[in-house]
Amino acid sequence: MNDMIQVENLTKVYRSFKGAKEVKALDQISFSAAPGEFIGIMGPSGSGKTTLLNVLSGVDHPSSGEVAIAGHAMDKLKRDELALFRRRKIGYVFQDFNLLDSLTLKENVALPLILDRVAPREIEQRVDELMAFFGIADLANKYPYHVSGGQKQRAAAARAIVTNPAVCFADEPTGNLDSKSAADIMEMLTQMNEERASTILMVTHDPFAASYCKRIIFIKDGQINLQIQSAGDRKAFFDQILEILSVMRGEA
Ligand SMILES: Nc1ncnc2c1ncn2[C@@H]1O[C@H](COP(=O)(O)OP(=O)(O)OP(=O)(O)O)[C@@H](O)[C@H]1O
Repeated sequence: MNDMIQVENLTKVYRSFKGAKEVKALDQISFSAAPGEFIGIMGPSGSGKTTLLNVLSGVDHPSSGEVAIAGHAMDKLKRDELALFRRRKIGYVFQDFNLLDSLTLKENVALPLILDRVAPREIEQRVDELMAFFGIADLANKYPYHVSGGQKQRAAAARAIVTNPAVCFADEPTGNLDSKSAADIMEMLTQMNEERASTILMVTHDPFAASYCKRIIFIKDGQINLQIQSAGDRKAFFDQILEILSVMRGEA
């Protein structure tokens, strides 16, 4: 099968007002991801990770270069098509969960399907199945402020994949969690990747979270600095990530 994510010579320049200096946040980035990959994006603060995620998910436009998700060139989509594409083909897990407080966990998970006018019976079936998969079936009728951060993130992950998206982007998904909940959600993302063949691209500062990925792309100054692949031993991968981060910090 073709690549799920294809990125070619991606460049993003932020131009500030009134002639202030421009910032090249992404500088000729190229890489691809096969279906079912679990990729981590790491790099120092300001290296362009969030910009990359925003451009890949269609939140922002590149200055030049191309992005294709599931074979669809993002810059060829009209505004309405892009909105629909993002709703159906892209899932997003945020650091701060982004659940609606006025809706129950079940309603939050169902929301993308309700917006897409999917038949109620199908919504019920898909949401129940995913809530069971993420171990939050018994919290279906609770509101976000009544559950823990880890449980909120499970609901957010369920919502991200309820439309069966081509790619799930995660932006620091463990950033607001204690270490036990962080491990928990990384186990869930791994299960999502392995059992449901979800393609995941996750930005993280956290070497522990990153150690669950199968490949890590390190970015520095808007460019790909290095890529490493896990050999399957998470502890060994964690040590390798720590070593690279310490070398990168030394070079900075
Ligand atoms: N809207 C913007 N306008 C101007 N410059 C921006 C804008 N957004 C980001 N930048 C700049 O682009 C560069 C990359 O920023 P980005 O937020 O992508 O980095 P990051 O790796 O995600 O950082 P962090 O780890 O701190 O979140 C930085 O120099 C940043 O100051």
